[in-house]
Amino acid sequence: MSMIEFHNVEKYYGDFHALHNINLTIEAGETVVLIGPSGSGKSTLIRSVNGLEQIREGQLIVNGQDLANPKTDINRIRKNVGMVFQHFNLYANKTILENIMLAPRIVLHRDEQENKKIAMEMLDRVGLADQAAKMPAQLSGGQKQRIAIARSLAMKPKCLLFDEPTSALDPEMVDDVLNIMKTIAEDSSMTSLIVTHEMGFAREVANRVIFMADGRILEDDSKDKFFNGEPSNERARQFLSKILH
Ligand SMILES: Nc1ncnc2c1ncn2[C@@H]1O[C@H](COP(=O)(O)OP(=O)(O)OP(=O)(O)O)[C@@H](O)[C@H]1O
Repeated sequence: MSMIEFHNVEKYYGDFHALHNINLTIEAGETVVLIGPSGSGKSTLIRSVNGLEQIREGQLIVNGQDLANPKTDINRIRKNVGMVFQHFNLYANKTILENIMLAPRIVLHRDEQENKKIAMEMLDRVGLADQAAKMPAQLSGGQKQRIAIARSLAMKPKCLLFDEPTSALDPEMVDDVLNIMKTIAEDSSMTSLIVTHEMGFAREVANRVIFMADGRILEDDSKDKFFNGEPSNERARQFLSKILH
């Protein structure tokens, strides 16, 4: 079973046609980077995968369930599909450890001792185990984003969605977050779908690169074909020549 399948998906915001006939299959373990100009529909596409945007035309099958079907239980999907946003949304009045333990406790009813153990493992994985007792306000933006990643990982998802996770960070914080994302991408049991403007990262880490413009997928290539070969689509070639200079 594929992790994510879009079949002829259309998305409208009122009269505005945001996604046009999206067909896309992502297998478990893949790391797929989504790029394209501003307003091309990247966020809309990625947010639809965990039901933050509703799809009512076509089929969108995530972890075996069709999100275009209103009867599908979105909470079951979200247990397996985590999301990391541009803004980290940590609870300001809870410690870092509590922030990470909250969702597994409430959603998964994970045993408290086990929950703490896993939370500490995830904090260790993002290099911030020594910050467990601190409050979010005591951390830098880059550290907060690493905590947000640890929080998503603590749910032990099959798939992680990243929507421009580094674009709100000070430049000197970006690499730390990208390095964590790289270790996640290397984990073959995890599927990652990443919207980013960090082309160096895409070039190094992606299995596949998808280029979107005007709500359409115009190119879906292996990383090597996209960056080293010639994308077949003219707009993708233009985009590439702009960003690589
Ligand atoms: N809630 C909404 N209501 C109406 N239009 C929307 C809504 N969200 C997005 N759009 C429009 O849909 C189009 C695609 O937006 P989206 O945020 O998916 O693009 P994007 O490729 O992620 O852009 P960026 O790189 O700037 O984040 C844009 O024209 C945007 O204005």
